[in-house]
Amino acid sequence: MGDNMDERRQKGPILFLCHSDSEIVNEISKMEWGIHHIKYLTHSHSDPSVMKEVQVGVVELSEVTNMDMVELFVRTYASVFWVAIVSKPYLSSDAVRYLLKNYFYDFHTSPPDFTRLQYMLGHALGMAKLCASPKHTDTVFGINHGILGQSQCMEHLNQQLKKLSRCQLPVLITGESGTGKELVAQELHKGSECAQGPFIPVNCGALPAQLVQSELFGHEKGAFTGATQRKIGRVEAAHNGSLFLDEIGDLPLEEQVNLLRFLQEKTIERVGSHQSIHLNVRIIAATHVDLEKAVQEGRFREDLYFRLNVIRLKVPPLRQRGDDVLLLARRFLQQQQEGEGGRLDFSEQAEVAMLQYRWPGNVRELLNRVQRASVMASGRYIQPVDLEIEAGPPSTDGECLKTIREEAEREALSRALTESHGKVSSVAKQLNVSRATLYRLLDKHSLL
Ligand SMILES: Nc1ncnc2c1ncn2[C@@H]1O[C@H](COP(=O)(O)OP(=O)(O)OP(=O)(O)O)[C@@H](O)[C@H]1O
Repeated sequence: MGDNMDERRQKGPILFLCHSDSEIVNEISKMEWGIHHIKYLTHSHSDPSVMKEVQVGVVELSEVTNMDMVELFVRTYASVFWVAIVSKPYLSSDAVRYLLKNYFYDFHTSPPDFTRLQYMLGHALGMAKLCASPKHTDTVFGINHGILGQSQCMEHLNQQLKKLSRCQLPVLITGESGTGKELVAQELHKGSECAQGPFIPVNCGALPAQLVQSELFGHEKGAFTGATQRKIGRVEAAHNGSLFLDEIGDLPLEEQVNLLRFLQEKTIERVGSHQSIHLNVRIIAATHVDLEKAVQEGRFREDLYFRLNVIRLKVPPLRQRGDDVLLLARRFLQQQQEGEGGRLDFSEQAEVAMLQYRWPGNVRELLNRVQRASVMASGRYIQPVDLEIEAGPPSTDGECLKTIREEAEREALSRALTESHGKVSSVAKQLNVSRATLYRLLDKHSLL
C-alpha cells in the first residue's frame, strides 16, 4: 500500500479486521472513503483512541478466524457498524450465524463483488453518521438526559453527574429499589471517556451461585464439566467500557475477593487458565441495601467496600421529588401513547393522588401504574381508580414513626433551604443546629 494509504490510515471512519494484507484490503482502500485503520486479528484488543474515530468496521470471517476474539472486539465496540465478509461454507456455522445476527449491520459472502460491497459500506457509513450521538452540550436535566427530574434533589444529582463526567474512578450508587440507579449508571457511562465502549450490566443477585466466577471472569474450554466452549466473562466484555455491578451487596464473599483483586491489579484470569489478561474497565456498583451494615455483619468485605465507595451517588426516593412525579407520569403516558395521538390525560384527582402517594416501588412502580392505567381508563381522563391509588390525606398505613419523623425533618430542611436561598449558615441558625449537624442531615436527605 502506498503513501496515500498510510495517510488515510491515520484518521477516519473505516476499520478493517483481517488475517493479513489481502486483495480485499487493496480493493476497499481504492474506494471513495478508503480504509483508515487496519487491525490484524492476532491481537485481542485495539487502541481505544483509534477506535473512537471508527464508524464502520469490516471483518473477514473464515475458518482461520478466532471467533472469540472477533466477538470480544465487536462487543467492545458495539457502536461501530460492523460488516462481515464471510466465506460461504462458514455461513452454516452456528457461531458465525450468532455473531452476524447479534452484532453485524450486514454481511457479504466472499469472494466479494466489490461494487456491491461498496454500496453496502456506503449504506453502513450513512447509517453510522445518522445514528452518531449528538455532541455533548450543556444539558438541561430531563431533556438530553434519559433521567427526568427538576426537583432540588434531582438537580443536585445532575450537578454531581456533570462533575463526574470524564472521571474514571469507581462510583457506588445507592438508593431504594426502582429509583433509577441503573439509569444513573448509564448516564455516567455516556458522559465518560469510555462512552464509545460497552456498558455491561450484571445483576449480582441473579447470578447462579455455582457459576458466579465463570460468569464474571469467563472460562477456558474444558475448565469444568460442561465448559464445552471458551467463554468471555462480563468483566472482560466490559473492556474499554463500564461494568455495572447491580445489587453488589448480593455478591458471595468468595467472589468479593476476586473482584477486589481485579480492582487492585486490573487483571483477570479466566477459570481454567493462569494467563493474566490486563483490562481497562470502569466499575460502577449499585446497592439498595445498607453496605456499611453488611460490612459490620461480616457479609461484605470492608476492603472491597472502601475500593468501591470512592465516589458515592445517592438516588433519592420518588416521594422526595415533589412535582417530578407528575413530570415522570406525563412522560410515561406520552411514551405509552406514542403513535396513538395522545388521547389520554390525567384527571386533577389522579394528579393529587399521585402527589400524595408514597411510591414504595419508586419510579418503576409509577411506570407500571401509568402503563396499566392507560389500558384500563375508560374515558379521556385517567382517574385515581385506574392507577389503583386513592386520593385523600397522605397515607401513613404501615409507616413507622421513624419514617414519619424523617419526612418531617426533610421537609423542614427543604423549606429552610428555600427560604434562606441555600445559605447554610442561615439554615443552621434557623433550625438551631450546628453546621456539622446540618451538613450530615443534608447529606442524609440528598440535599447537599
Ligand atoms: N428519573 C427517571 N427518568 C426516567 N425514567 C426513569 C427515571 N428513574 C427511573 N426510571 C425508569 O424506572 C425504571 C426503574 O429504573 P432502574 O432499573 O434504573 O432502577 P434501579 O434503582 O436500578 O432498580 P433496582 O434497585 O430494582 O435495580 C426503569 O424503567 C427506568 O428507565
